[in-house]
Amino acid sequence: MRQSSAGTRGPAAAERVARRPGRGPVERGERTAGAGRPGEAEIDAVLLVTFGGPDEPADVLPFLRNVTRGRGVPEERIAQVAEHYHQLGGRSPINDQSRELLAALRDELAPLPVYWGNRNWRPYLRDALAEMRADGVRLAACFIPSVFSTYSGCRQYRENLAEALDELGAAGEPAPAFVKLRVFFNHPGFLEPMADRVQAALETLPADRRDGAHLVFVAHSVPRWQAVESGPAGGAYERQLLAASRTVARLLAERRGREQPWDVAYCSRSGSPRVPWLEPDVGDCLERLAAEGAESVVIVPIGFVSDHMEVIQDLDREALARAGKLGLTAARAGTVGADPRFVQMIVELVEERRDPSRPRRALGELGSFPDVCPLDCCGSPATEDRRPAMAGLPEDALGRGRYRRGAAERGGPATAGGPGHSEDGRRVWRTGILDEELPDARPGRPDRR
Ligand SMILES: CC1=C(CCC(=O)O)c2cc3nc(cc4[nH]c(cc5[nH]c(cc1n2)c(C)c5CCC(=O)O)c(CCC(=O)O)c4C)C(CCC(=O)O)=C3C
Ligand SMILES: [Fe+2]
Repeated sequence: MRQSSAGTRGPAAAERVARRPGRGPVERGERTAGAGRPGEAEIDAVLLVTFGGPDEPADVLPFLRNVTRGRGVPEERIAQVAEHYHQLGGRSPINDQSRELLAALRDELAPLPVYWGNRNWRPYLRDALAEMRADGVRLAACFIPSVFSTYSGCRQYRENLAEALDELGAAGEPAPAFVKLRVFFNHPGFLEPMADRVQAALETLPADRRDGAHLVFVAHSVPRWQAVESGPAGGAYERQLLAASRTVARLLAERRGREQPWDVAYCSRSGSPRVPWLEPDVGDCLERLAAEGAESVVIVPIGFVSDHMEVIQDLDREALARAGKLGLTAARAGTVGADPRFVQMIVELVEERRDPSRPRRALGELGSFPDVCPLDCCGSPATEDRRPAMAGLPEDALGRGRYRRGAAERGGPATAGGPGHSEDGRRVWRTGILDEELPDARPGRPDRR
């Protein structure tokens, strides 16, 4: 079944765009190759770029082949993950969740058309691009719902866009240009709804288990090299995760009038066991907390925006079960999904690109992320040669040159990261590139301070 990704029904997108004030009609074929790139004020479409998932049992294996092609994921892991999808009836919830976000975005952004394409399943990015080209889109703003900067969450999607354009074939047709909206890990439109969800999860715990409950912020694990190379200067993945977690903990403390102790952990490790990935795994983190005397935890999937398969499998099925076995009272906080504040955030990210005088909201210490990824941003040390990537600098689209790999050189010892203690006894998060102080507040447990 062909799934249409065009905007609201009725007049063609080009006509709708033409009705907007200050814009001339956009006609198919108007722009020839090499014509001037439109400025960001002329963004005339939004493209929602998502991961994708199987819709029915027959999709599961071909989908997994798409995801893992060239990525060195062992066959046993693929079989195991296939089983996870089959336990959900062979259908991932992710496409429906993307459709819900898409519908909300179309409501808010109209008359700007919103298209949708997946990296790994139908509707594919190339289908969306074909439609955009037919509609005469000139400059699309891409929203990628990955919370943090890293190869898997940023450059890989940008490479997929380049591949999709390539598959379409130039054939003399003008193709749209792309910009990527900035990462939103510290935007209030993401963090405020997250804080609400943590509070709601906390309130499901028995009253006497709330004040001491430990928050465990969870993001997708990635190979250590990805974390080292992430962002413009390296180390962005963990730095952003820590900053976002700290801000949610602070927002929650403002609401409740007291601080919760918190930690960060990772889920969904795959790949060869010989390759170091970010640690600790959420299960190991729960074990440590139980051993340290914690009684209750709230698991916060801060690295995900919807309750998709990995959240259900790794957090609801595995982590909550592990917590139960360890005698911990546990709840899992929800994801932002299509929360109106999150949808409004996306609208705001589009507006700030069309009008640079608009405020760029961000909470916490890191500030708003640059609009355009520098050449070595979220590099892929799996290959030293740059692959073509769209929605970045024009040089990136050419795919020429090699990564500097500067961050890898600064990477320090190849330890897996994790909480530890500095020489003066502070609790710190160590990864070889980060040495961040962690909060040690354990309300009601002065013995542990
Ligand atoms: C950072 C990150 C995000 C968050 C950012 C973002 O959202 O983009 C994310 C999201 C997701 N990952 C997903 C699914 C999978 N990820 C896999 C494999 C991998 N993910 C990785 C990283 C990430 N993944 C990595 C480093 C691998 C190893 C292979 C490789 O280097 O590429 C595999 C293969 C089997 C396995 O290895 O587990 C599957 C099936 C789904 C869809 C869930 C559904 O269907 O509901 C979603 C949203
Ligand atoms: Fe993944």
